[in-house]
Amino acid sequence: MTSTDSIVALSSGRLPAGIAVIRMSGPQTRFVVETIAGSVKDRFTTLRTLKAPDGSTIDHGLVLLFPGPGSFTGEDVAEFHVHGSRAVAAKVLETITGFDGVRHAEPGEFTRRAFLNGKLDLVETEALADLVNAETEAQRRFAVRNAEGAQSELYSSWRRRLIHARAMIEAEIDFADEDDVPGSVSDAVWSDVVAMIAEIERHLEGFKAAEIIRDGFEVVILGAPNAGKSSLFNALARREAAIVTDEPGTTRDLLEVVMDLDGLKVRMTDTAGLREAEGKVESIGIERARAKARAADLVLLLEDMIDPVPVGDAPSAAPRLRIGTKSDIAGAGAGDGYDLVVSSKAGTGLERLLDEIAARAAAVIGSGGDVLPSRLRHVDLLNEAADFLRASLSGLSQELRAEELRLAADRLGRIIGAVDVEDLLDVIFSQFCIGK
Ligand SMILES: Nc1nc2c(ncn2[C@@H]2O[C@H](COP(=O)(O)OP(=O)(O)OP(=O)(O)O)[C@@H](O)[C@H]2O)c(=O)[nH]1
Ligand SMILES: [K+]
Ligand SMILES: [Mg+2]
Repeated sequence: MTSTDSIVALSSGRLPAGIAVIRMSGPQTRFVVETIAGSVKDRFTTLRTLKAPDGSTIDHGLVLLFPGPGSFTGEDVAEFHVHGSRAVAAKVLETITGFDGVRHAEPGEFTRRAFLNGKLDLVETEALADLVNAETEAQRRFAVRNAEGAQSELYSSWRRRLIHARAMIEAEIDFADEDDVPGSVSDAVWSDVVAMIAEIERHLEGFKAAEIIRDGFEVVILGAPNAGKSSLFNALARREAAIVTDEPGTTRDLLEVVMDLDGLKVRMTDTAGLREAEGKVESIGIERARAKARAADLVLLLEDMIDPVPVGDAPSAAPRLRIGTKSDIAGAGAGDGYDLVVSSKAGTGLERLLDEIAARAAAVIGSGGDVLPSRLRHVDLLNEAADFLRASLSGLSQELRAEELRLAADRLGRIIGAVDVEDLLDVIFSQFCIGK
């Protein structure tokens, strides 16, 4: 695909900054570079005076020209590294868009051109969006592997196996009358399909881990009124995020903080104390606490060791830690039967608790060595592929069974964008900011 128009955008972050990077792609790129910066050696950094077409100086900066197809988009690409003020960036953009056939880029348009020119497949494109948006070390590690193609390679290899399998079955159909095609060929094909179904099922189990890496490990603090939930929440968040008073029923609504624990995103929620509430507001708050706990990855069940109040049936099947609170005023021996004891007031036990949360989150996401499905889109298509594979095992004729293999391979192709995905592109590229 060759575009007839060229695009330009500020590709670096918010201004003012030390340096602004303005990127351009498309057929007018070389002409624009030569007009405003003079000729430069391809792929080398050159310090130049940038001049507007009327001869006035815009700025001094570094200029880089990557001729297509060996560039990010596959087209001629240039970068201008200029002083990072709003005025300089605006003047460079205004000058470049002043050329015929050059316009501002849409969000994600550089990456979209890279995809359309075959520089990236769809899964790699999604991984690049994840990499650009990564906030934690675990998100970065996960995204960078997929951007390098680990996930794409898995789906491509399954697809290649299916294309091969189908070719074998079709050959058998064509030569069915001849004696020299051994029946064991199709036996081998069908046992490979059985193996592949198991591989896909195992891979699908990893989606939960991918979701936790992306959205965070959900920790919900539960307990009776005045158990010390908000005090612990504030101590762990290291700020006064929640109101603390000695009145039971102080917290009514859910309050969330997002933390980075050892490179993992963790969402911690403070909740209303569980009891038979009298007021309307409090009982809604308690219902929200129960609902939140049902979706938790870990529940911290708090109990005041001075005045333990059982909270009745646990509203969640999630793993839990029983935590005794107010250890600064509880007597010796009060901590028996708890997983951990803490004092939010004295700050004791907090480090151990954070370590325990981080260890549990790390255990759920695994070693990081596995390739995981990173989007619900992948999960849906993998489930469809697995369904076709299961159907292929019980098809009525070899022809119908081969057709199921074709449909399964098609679904894998849709994940990586190897077959018709026009309808998906707007969704996927809208995840990017302008300039990427
Ligand atoms: N001595 C001592 N007091 C504490 C500690 N943690 C909390 N408290 C006190 O216990 C009372 C209740 O604390 P909160 O943090 O509001 O308890 P809560 O569980 O959020 O209460 P509700 O939101 O009403 O359900 C307050 O008076 C706190 O100061 C602690 O570690 N040591
Ligand atoms: K309280
Ligand atoms: Mg509270």
